[in-house]
Amino acid sequence: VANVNRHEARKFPDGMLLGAATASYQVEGAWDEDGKSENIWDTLTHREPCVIAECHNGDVADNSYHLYKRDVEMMRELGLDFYRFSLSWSRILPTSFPDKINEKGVEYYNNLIDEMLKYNIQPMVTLYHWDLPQKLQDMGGWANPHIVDWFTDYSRVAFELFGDRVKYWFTINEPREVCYQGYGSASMAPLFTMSGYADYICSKNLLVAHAKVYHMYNNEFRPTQGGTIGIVVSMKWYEPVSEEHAEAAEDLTQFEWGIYANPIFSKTGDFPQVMKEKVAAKSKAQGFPRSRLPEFTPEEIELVKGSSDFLAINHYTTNMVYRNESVFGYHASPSYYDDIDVILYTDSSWEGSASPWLKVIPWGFYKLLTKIREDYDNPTIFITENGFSTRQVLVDDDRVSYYRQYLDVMLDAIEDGSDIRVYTAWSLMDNFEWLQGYTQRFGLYEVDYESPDRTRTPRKAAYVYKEIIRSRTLDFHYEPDMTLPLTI
Ligand SMILES: O=S(=O)(O)CCCN1CCN(CCO[C@@H]2O[C@H](CO)[C@@H](O)[C@H](O)[C@H]2O)CC1
Repeated sequence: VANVNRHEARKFPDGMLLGAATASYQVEGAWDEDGKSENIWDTLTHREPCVIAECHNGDVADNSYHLYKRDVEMMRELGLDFYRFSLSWSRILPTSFPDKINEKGVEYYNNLIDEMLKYNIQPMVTLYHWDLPQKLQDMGGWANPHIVDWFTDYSRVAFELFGDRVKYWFTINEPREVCYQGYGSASMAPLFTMSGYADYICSKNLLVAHAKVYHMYNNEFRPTQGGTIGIVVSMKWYEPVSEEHAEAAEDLTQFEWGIYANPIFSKTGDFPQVMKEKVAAKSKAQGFPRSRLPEFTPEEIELVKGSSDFLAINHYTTNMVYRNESVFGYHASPSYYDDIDVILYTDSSWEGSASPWLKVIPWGFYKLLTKIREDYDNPTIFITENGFSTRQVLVDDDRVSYYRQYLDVMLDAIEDGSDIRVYTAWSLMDNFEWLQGYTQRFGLYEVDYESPDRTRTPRKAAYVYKEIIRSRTLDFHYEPDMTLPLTI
């Protein structure tokens, strides 16, 4: 496990790709320029501006729509192998449907991709990173089964437009955040509180939509474009407070990310058995005529099973867990957490960050990677997000320490046999951190939101990550000279 006083430097495996990530609504700005139509974050931040910290919004954000050349210059300063970014559905398809393609919006992504390829930086593209066209949400969004066709039609346009140059595709970023936080716990747009049914309906529709796109790519585009495609699942590690609560931790794990990993990566497919049993039992006891968790048809189970070339994981942190059946009413009923009968928390002694949910627990990352290797027969893994939040600061020793500790245990897992091919730092630069606005900074580069130029300035972590990429070595004692500019 991470040894912050480690003396010898550690080598990364040959061929491992090291990069950084952002997402469209969080960095692009130009929310209504050149024909882009509204998405659910435009709507939320304009209708309820101060539901976001300090009433921030993504109208301008990092202005990457206009500053993409500076963004690519930063990728070159870091020496990135790749850059992971997402497409704005409503920028490319202003009606939400492929009847009208917005050429100016397409031009932005072509310019970004071409500028990256000029310097041999691989584009890794997420089709959906939470910015659903508002019109589709008005028709029910991810709770409407027609989303399967809507997402498939949009994805086909993206493959046609960019698939000649983009060889790494992610269908959907973090199904849990889309479904549970968006439709259940009101902590993401569209901010619904229908936990225990809308989040479950969203989960089923999202998995079928993802699988349809996977098979479309596999059948219609991979033969000529030769790329790879998969899903991005956010995964925390859940540590039982004691051995007697191990089952509680396993239940929570299955509800939190087994719900998405099991249908795709397990031999049986389908939702995890424990989820099906617990939700059905609770639904019956509550007087529902059928389980609140929708069922896959046998055909859907087969469609979703195996529908990913790799398992892309976003990991940040760990929670402690214990069983709580005794505490009646702790959770609203019916609800997702009431279905699981657990309580989770973070230990107050744990080192924190600028985000209340993000504690520094590298051993949790190691345990997660080990469980994935054992439970899913050692799948190919891409780490598509890992990072740390601070306030506005340039000498970010805590972020440097986080990265070194998490990379250290990732190398331990690789030495134990995990097949991890890609590592991605979240984020290239500070950006719109959803309901927290710009108050929580995840960037290797700081962004100055007071400046109309949205000046980007490298933090200490940028210097350290650059050296890791240059040397392909993890050296806990490297100290950069920040008086020197970070040059290409
Ligand atoms: O404290 S609370 O629990 O009341 C609010 C929780 C807010 N969640 C925490 C988990 N995060 C998952 C990772 O979310 C990912 O990581 C990044 C950092 O969050 C985001 O910027 C990326 O867009 C997202 O892919 C999404 C936001």
